[in-house]
Amino acid sequence: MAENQSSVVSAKNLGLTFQTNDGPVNALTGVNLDVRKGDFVSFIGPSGCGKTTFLRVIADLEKATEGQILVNGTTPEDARKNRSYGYVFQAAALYPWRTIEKNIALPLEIMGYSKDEQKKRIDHTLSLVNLSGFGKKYPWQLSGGMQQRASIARALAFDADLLLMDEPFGALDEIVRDHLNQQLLELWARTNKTICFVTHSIPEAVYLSTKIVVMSPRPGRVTDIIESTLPKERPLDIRETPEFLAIAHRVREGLKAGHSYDD
Ligand SMILES: Nc1ncnc2c1ncn2[C@@H]1O[C@H](COP(=O)(O)OP(=O)(O)OP(=O)(O)O)[C@@H](O)[C@H]1O
Repeated sequence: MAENQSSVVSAKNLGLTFQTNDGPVNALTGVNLDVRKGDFVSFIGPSGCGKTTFLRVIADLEKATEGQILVNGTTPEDARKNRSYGYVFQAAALYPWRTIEKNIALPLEIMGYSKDEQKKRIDHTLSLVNLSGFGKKYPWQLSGGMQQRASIARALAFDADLLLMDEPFGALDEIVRDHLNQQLLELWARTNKTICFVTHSIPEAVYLSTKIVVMSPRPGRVTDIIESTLPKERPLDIRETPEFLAIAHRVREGLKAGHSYDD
């Protein structure tokens, strides 16, 4: 299908129901979404609306039970086997007994890259996340923000075009988060990656994204998809402009519409 060729992720009527001991849990239903090359897509919605589940379906860590999904025009399984994406988790998830460069090297070692190639990729990805010179440190010697940047470097080591990020900055204080948001935008602009990013924060979603996917729970579904009108170049004070506030308002309205206050 021509439509899917330029789509990095294409979901049609996607649903996922978990079978649990307490009965079926309908985590996602009727999700239709097209993520294009170079998009920065944020997924925002309350706890339990299926944001992580959707990312895990893209990554082939969960299987959809309804509908269709293509990643880089192939099944998620083939995309995973082709190393089509890097995945950044909520916590940095670095091995404490390995240095930063050894943490980045681990998946490259498993894949059989030569020592020279590993070093080249480690140096390159460390510089992309502004951590050059920190490769020999252990995770505990770095701040939380630096650890999260190291885990982004690890996800970039394969040079996959698609980066899946599950609330990577959720545990960091606001100033550090602002700084990392700026750095992530710079990295995205420089590398032309496609990014799918889960967040709970309206300002973060609006600041980062070209497209904002608003979700609601029970069962998780998409209630609004907002194409951002903000320019690609975004200084932090863009967050005070009327255009930014108007998008934030629309996200908030979408969240309110899908929210039940009885829970
Ligand atoms: N392996 C699983 N087995 C059963 N139910 C699951 C499983 N994984 C997720 N769920 C359920 O699916 C729903 C969606 O979960 P998911 O983690 O995707 O939500 P989320 O939007 O990412 O939430 P949060 O913002 O809290 O991370 C929840 O009701 C959750 O309890």
